[in-house]
Amino acid sequence: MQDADLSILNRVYEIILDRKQNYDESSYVCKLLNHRKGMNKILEKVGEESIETILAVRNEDHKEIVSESSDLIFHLLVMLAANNITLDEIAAELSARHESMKRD
Ligand SMILES: N=c1c2ncn([C@@H]3O[C@H](COP(=O)(O)OP(=O)(O)OP(=O)(O)O)[C@@H](O)[C@H]3O)c2ncn1[C@@H]1O[C@H](COP(=O)(O)O)[C@@H](O)[C@H]1O
Repeated sequence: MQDADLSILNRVYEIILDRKQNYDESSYVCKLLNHRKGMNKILEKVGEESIETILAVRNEDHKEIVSESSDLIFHLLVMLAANNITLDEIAAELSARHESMKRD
């Protein structure tokens, strides 16, 4: 496996944006973005993956926590892209909070 770092978040987000523009029948992201339930389907998945993450933590199952957290973050990326919210906006918000809350 190639070295993994957080730039994967940007790479996956870019693919999701591409899926918004170019429909592909075999794409899971396209299925979510074009689901008959609309945004509700994406929100359902975010809720479901949140609960599965909580259960994995409750069960103290390290592997499951990593897996379910990844599902949750992926579906959050889909939710953000579907609402035209960029990762730069999230980074700016976290950065501003960090600046205003730091103590040293
Ligand atoms: N990271 C992911 C990723 N993580 C999870 N999943 C899919 O998320 C789905 C939901 O997981 P579940 O366990 O809830 O499966 P399910 O019971 O079939 O869910 P339902 O949709 O039926 O509710 C599964 O089908 C997984 O394959 C993902 N699908 C795509 N990606 C990324 O998105 C990119 C684009 O994907 P495609 O649009 O499919 O090409 C990929 O290259 C990946 O980088």
